[in-house]
Amino acid sequence: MDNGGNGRTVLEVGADGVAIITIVNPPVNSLSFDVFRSLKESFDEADKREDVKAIVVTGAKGKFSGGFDINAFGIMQKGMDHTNPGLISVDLLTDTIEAARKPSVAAIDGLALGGGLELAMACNARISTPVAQLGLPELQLGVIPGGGGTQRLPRLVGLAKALEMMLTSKAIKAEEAYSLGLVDALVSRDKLVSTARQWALDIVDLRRPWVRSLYKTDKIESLGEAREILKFARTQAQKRAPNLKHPLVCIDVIEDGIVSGPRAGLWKELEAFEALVASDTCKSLIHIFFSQRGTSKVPGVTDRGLVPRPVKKVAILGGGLMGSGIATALILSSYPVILKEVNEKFLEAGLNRVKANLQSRVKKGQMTKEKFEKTISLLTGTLDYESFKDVDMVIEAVIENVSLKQQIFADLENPAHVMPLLEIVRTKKTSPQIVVDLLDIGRKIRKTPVVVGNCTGFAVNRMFFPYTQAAIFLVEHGTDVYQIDKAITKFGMPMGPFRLIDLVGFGVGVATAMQFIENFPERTYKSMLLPLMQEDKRVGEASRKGFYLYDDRRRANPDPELKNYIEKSRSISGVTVDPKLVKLSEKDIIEMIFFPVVNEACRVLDEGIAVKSADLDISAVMGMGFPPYRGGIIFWADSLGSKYIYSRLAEWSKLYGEFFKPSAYLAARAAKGIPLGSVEQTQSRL
Ligand SMILES: C[C@H](O)CC(=O)SCCNC(=O)CCNC(=O)[C@H](O)C(C)(C)COP(=O)(O)OP(=O)(O)OC[C@H]1O[C@@H](n2cnc3c(N)ncnc32)[C@H](O)[C@@H]1OP(=O)(O)O
Repeated sequence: MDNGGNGRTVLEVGADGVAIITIVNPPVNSLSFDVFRSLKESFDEADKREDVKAIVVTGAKGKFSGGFDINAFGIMQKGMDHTNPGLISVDLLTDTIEAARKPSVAAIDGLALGGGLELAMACNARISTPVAQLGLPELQLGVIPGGGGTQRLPRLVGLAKALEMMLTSKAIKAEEAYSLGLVDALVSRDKLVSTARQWALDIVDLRRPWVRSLYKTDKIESLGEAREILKFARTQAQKRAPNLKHPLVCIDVIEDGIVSGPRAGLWKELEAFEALVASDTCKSLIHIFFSQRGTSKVPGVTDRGLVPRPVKKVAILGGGLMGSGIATALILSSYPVILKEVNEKFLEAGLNRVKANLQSRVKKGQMTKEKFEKTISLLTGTLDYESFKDVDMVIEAVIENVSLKQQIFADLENPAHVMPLLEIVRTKKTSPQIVVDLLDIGRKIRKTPVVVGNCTGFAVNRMFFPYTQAAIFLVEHGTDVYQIDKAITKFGMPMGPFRLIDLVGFGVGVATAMQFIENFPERTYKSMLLPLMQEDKRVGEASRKGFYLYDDRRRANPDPELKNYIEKSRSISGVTVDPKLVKLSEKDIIEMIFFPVVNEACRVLDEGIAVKSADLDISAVMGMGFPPYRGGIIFWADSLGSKYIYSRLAEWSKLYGEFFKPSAYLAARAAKGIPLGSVEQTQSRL
């Protein structure tokens, strides 16, 4: 679908006078420019034909539509297709479909997302199967709905719910859609099209109302009330994502429609949509969308036609934090799991951990009691290997270095079942079949799997290590801890490096540092800051003291005593304050912290640890919390240019040493002036 083309609609007219228009564009019936053209032709034909009284729109193979073809964004950005989107929103959806002389009904199964739901809302009624998902997730792609969604959804479900759906990008189930009035009837899959046909004929015969959603007014609040709701939404949007403009644009466009009328709102929406498609945020988020799906495409592995072997039962050795987290993730995805421990005490503790993980979901209202019972019944404990006979996979999660791991796990509040990323580490000896099997399991337990090679820290921690190192380097040379955290948070990270060290605990920080010092001594910045603080039992949030002081509600407050540790650490390292680094701009802080990360990511690519740069973008977003709207670490670096990054690192390495030394990969790319993520791909050496 690279050209954004393909796809069509099929028109069939039944003896009852109902024309069925089916969208055919596998796998999700996305709305490419070709589909829109064909939809227009089908509607025009149905409108003209005397034997057609009413129209039903549906999607092939159990999916209504996954929305506008996301490939077409790239085409619009490059100006390769000159189809005016206004022709789609106004001419097609509004003036052809909604205003037609013959009524239309959407028959929805599977999903109606983005442009798919917008098309359904332009029809005069919607019939759905109970399992279908309906939503307007455009904001997660950096745009706003561009097919009338900002105008029709509030008019169908009320402003507050419409705002929630758009601003969170979350789809709702058809059952909720029905209770909101977005869907007019729920029927089983086998009755879907027949019910929609009858509904359409009932509209013709005036037995059902002929609703044009764009002009509905009963669900829209009064202007005063609407303004209050919009004001609250603006504050929330700004709080949630201060760097993003498009959620605010979405709210403005909705307001325009309420104040100046829906038709004016439609044109505003279009204008804003076209501007946002060209934005860096949209380009970055679309890169993330495709990169995330691309992680499970591994050259030489997933292109061999291998089929994942079925895994019906899994055994886990070790019920510690990692083992129990993995067990939780697996039973949550309906895999029966056997948890093995070495004695009764550890086994009980392991089983209880899994229970507690699930119970916390019940407490938060994310899981019913019945579901809890059903899920926990998939878990059994054992002390021997007897029951391993019929398992298809064994996962080893045994604690080797007990004291170290206990320390790490005591500090680390990141259990496996909540982490979204799964690194699949392969060696030369790992068969492609195993990788295919694991990719399948990863997908089934709803993780994003990334296939990487074996090295210290694998991909995520290896890339991430210089992040905290650079931060500690800056602090020892005079930059303020809290200024660094502020700049990095403003950049879009969920927290700054020092707040993060506090969260994961100094035990993890120091243990990881030792690994890196051992493996990459030439480029590890050595500092006594963490060990000194550790000596005084300041080990992060768990001890209520680290780089911050924590109150009863776990709020972090700056600590005036911190400077004593920094000074002591400086004197041990023989480092003096550098006046240039005391007053760094936010831009400089960001670059001095992230360019070493980019540099390490280049090494990871060069060594073939990751097979493509997009995998590192996803690893950074899902493993490090790098802001997705910046497209991931390499995508962001390329927006600044390899030459620029090289020149800055080269300058700092002259002043401050090897830690900043540009890698060979970066140097080569900068010399040729080519992007770090360009297709001139490093061959995996595995
Ligand atoms: C004008 C309008 O207002 C603008 C819009 O409509 S913007 C588009 C709004 N729609 C969306 O954001 C939906 C995006 N898609 C999704 O959320 C999910 O893909 C989905 C829920 C539809 C399906 O999820 P799932 O079953 O897990 O399959 P998933 O792997 O994600 O997708 C299957 C394939 O369809 C592709 N795909 C999914 N939605 C697509 C879309 N809207 N356009 C183009 N391709 C799409 C994926 O890239 C993937 O391709 P691949 O097999 O080559 O990797």
